[in-house]
Amino acid sequence: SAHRPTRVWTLSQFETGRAMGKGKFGRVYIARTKADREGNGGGFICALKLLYKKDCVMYNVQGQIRREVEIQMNLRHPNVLRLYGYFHDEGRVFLMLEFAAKGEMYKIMSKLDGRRWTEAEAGRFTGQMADGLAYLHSKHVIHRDIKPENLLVGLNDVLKIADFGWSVHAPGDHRRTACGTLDYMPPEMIEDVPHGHQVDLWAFGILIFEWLEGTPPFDSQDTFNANRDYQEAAHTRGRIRKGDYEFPSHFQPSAADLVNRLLQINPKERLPLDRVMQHPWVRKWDADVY
Ligand SMILES: COc1ccc(C(=O)Nc2ccccc2)cc1NC(=O)CCSCc1cnc2[nH]ccc2c1
Repeated sequence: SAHRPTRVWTLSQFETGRAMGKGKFGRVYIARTKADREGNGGGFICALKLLYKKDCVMYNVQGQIRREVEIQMNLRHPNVLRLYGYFHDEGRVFLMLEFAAKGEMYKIMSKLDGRRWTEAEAGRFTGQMADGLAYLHSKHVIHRDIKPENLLVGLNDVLKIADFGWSVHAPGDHRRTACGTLDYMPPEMIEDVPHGHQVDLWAFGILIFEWLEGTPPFDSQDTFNANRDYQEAAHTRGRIRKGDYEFPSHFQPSAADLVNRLLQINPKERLPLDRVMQHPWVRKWDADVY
């Protein structure tokens, strides 16, 4: 199909609002497009993410960024945060991102009783996560970093997979530090053997457990630095490798069944996403009667 020329944007075409907290996403501002001379195209709300070229040049990832951004601009799915476009001025790169009105999943969870969603809410998020993840995998994008911190919620409680497939992380993101959280790390990444899209299935199982329980099954120190924490992390790695976790008594058997089928040590035995969508515990919440 003829490549539709993407509109060239400049910062002057936006009214920028408040910075979106110091959020883990680096510098992100809520913004609205200004109408053009003919009075069209105004009022479109988006999130502008600001990246400094000097940071990127220092990490000499310029070409990689362009490739990643080109890929992301072609990803279109309701449960995947949109990247509408990008532009740059002499020192900065701006990404035009979809704005998720209800905000960051982990922040919303921190306000819930026990950080837990109800079964109905967790069940509906699970169906949406399976849809979005299946779409990303169909485009050969492996997320590699699924956790509540990387999910957003739009109007109408629509889940948005917000930060994905980044082999390169914005230097300003302070993420992927050597000592990131182990909670979502699958056995094969701990063993450091080659891994495929099934790493996302493992993390998906951890995510469902955390949505229902409020804490992940292999709850480790969030990040370890000191030697003491190192011992804790070693213990957590051991538990992950052995699949040593258990469900609290309140956990519904049907939900536990789904989590068990995703938290399989052998990546090949993890339930594929199309089977997740058909699982009784997920189908149960599909009907909009709740
Ligand atoms: C599609 O998504 C993305 C695509 C690319 C990148 C990115 O950083 N690429 C990169 C990094 C380094 C070098 C080159 C390129 C980031 C995101 N996504 C986010 O950063 C999370 C949402 S930020 C927006 C947003 C929206 N809606 C909200 N509601 C409340 C907060 C909030 C925050």
